[in-house]
Amino acid sequence: MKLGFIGAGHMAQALMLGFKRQQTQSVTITVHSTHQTSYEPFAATNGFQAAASNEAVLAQSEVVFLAVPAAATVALCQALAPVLKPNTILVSVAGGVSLAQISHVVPAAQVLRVMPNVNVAINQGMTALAAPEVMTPAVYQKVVALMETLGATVTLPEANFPIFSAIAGSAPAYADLFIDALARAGVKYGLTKVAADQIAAQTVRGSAQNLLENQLAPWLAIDQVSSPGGTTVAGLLAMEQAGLMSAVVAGIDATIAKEQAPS
Ligand SMILES: NC(=O)C1=CN([C@@H]2O[C@H](COP(=O)(O)OP(=O)(O)OC[C@H]3O[C@@H](n4cnc5c(N)ncnc54)[C@H](OP(=O)(O)O)[C@@H]3O)[C@@H](O)[C@H]2O)C=CC1
Ligand SMILES: O=C(O)[C@@H]1CCC=N1
Repeated sequence: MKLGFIGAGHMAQALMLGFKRQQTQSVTITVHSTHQTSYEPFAATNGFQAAASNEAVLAQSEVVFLAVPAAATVALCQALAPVLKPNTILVSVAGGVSLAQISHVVPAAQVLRVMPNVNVAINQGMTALAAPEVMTPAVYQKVVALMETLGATVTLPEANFPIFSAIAGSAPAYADLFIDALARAGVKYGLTKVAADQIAAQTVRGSAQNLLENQLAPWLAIDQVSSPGGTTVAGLLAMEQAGLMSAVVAGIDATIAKEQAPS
């Protein structure tokens, strides 16, 4: 499948690297962004095609990912409208930009909205998809199958995108913050940062895999670690006293509020 990317920033690069890494579908990739220095070396290093313009990406692709800043997405679609082919599928990754806002400026286009996270780069992503009711199931399934090559997917109503964006789109940063906090505690007690980062990351990876493989609720797994009268429950209670769960929920509240009222 011929994939195009408009934008070559963090999200676009994660998607492109994920598509290169997966081995389920045969894809070619064409990319363009504002600055040649952003997209050309990246394309050359990875065997992708660098296009001279956004319009050239459109001309060469069946599925085009719009991976520019959210605030620039509608203006980009407006600029592309005159050169859009009716069979091109546009896939917007922009947080907080609705299908209605995009369809308003490209009414004839086939547009989907997806919310991936950066873990798509290693085919361990979590991606939500939404499509307008008018989209044919065949077109929708084509994009679902494409995104499934990059990890897990879920179809959600657009109304749920802000919460999904917070607990999946942004959450790699929040999970990394927790890993960093564990590692810094390790450094406090004398481990090197390199060793502590590795130990904390592997521990969190194992915990996530345990929940997923055994379909365990986190609280059940917590109970399995907490020996009666032991060290873990002492740590858990101290974390709760310091407000860990409330702090996480406050962070998610702020994430959603920012998406719904961008400055
Ligand atoms: N980062 C993430 O984890 C996630 C991001 N998203 C969404 O992805 C989108 C991009 O975010 P992110 O990658 O973090 O941002 P970046 O700032 O890293 O990347 C933005 C990219 O857009 C390019 N760009 C800006 N305007 C244009 C234009 N008019 N035409 C072509 N290219 C343009 C920039 O070009 P250049 O580099 O040449 O300056 C840059 O490559 C946002 O809409 C965001 O909501 C969604 C889910 C997760
Ligand atoms: O920080 C952001 O706005 C984007 C959306 C989800 C993850 N990154």
